[in-house]
Amino acid sequence: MEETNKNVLGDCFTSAMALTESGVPHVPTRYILPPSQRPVLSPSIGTGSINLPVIDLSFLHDPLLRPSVIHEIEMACKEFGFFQVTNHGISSSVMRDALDAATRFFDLPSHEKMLLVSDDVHTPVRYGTSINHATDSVHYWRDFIKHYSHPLSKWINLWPSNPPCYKQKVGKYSEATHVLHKQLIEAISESLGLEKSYLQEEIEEGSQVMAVNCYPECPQPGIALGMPPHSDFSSLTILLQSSQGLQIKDKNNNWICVPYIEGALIVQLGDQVEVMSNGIYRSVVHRVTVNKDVNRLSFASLHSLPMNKKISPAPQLVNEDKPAAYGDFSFNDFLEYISRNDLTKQRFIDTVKKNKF
Ligand SMILES: O=C(O)CCC(=O)C(=O)O
Ligand SMILES: [Fe+2]
Repeated sequence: MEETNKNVLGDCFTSAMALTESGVPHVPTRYILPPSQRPVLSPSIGTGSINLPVIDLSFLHDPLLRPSVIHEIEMACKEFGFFQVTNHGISSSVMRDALDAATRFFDLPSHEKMLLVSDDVHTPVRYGTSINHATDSVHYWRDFIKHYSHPLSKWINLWPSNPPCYKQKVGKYSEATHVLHKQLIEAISESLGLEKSYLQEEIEEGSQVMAVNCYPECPQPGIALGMPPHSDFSSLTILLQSSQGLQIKDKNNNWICVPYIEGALIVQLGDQVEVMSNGIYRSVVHRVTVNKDVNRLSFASLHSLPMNKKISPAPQLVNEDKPAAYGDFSFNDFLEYISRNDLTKQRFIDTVKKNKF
């Protein structure tokens, strides 16, 4: 065991899964967070008084009831930049199948997954961890596979061919989230007083990156995290989780645990919607805690405008009282930024605000 641990720990690429499998009793030093950044894991923290919004989307398709759903979405976006959705149109079997394919992928022997390893954020399919090897920053207890997912026919052949069901099962889920994203963006545009079709064309040609995350059991969950605080660069992120672990930051800077709701999906506002709304809505800062008992999986489907398309505040939301608060930036600008900087940035969007890109 000693020898195995040494090999795993000495490797320049650290897989959290390999560490868990090797049975390390303590997290290696580089995963230990400074005390001020450690999560409070007591189950009562953050779940007591705050009810996070859960929105039933079935009424979105009823012209009489749609306005009340749009209103719920507006309230949730203003208060949290976050909500969960039920009756979203993606069947539980499609979600279960995607999670099953991901489980099988992460269960593959390390050497097989390593064939897909890359630190280059431009690589269309890559396996890795959330660390930046170029810096001394803290490491996070997560392995992931990330791939471009839209248009599916362009990318699917590059996806993992093991397990053999991966392409079909994850492909189905990806397509379903693409459809759901379109409906959500329409509703969000409407909630801002914009045309339902605002950005629709760009979204149709936009990119979708699927981050499939695996947070293995961690021997010391109180001193490590699965992902550091950050907001997503996307327009929206649609998140499927296998169990609880996500926390979001509220307006008072408190961390709130997101409850696991069977069959529900999580919707998070990303930086692009913050820019488009000229700051009326804010992207949500979130992080991931780990635990001792279960291996947690999540699918974060990050939907964005086309790589080179600059996003800017909607002209209808800019006026003398509320001048444009952001410069224009594209997905490519974001990739450029994160390849040069530590990935533990909290909010890339603050850079866009300050530098106006
Ligand atoms: O695993 C989660 O719940 C969140 C993942 C996430 O934030 C991301 O992939 O950007
Ligand atoms: Fe995220």
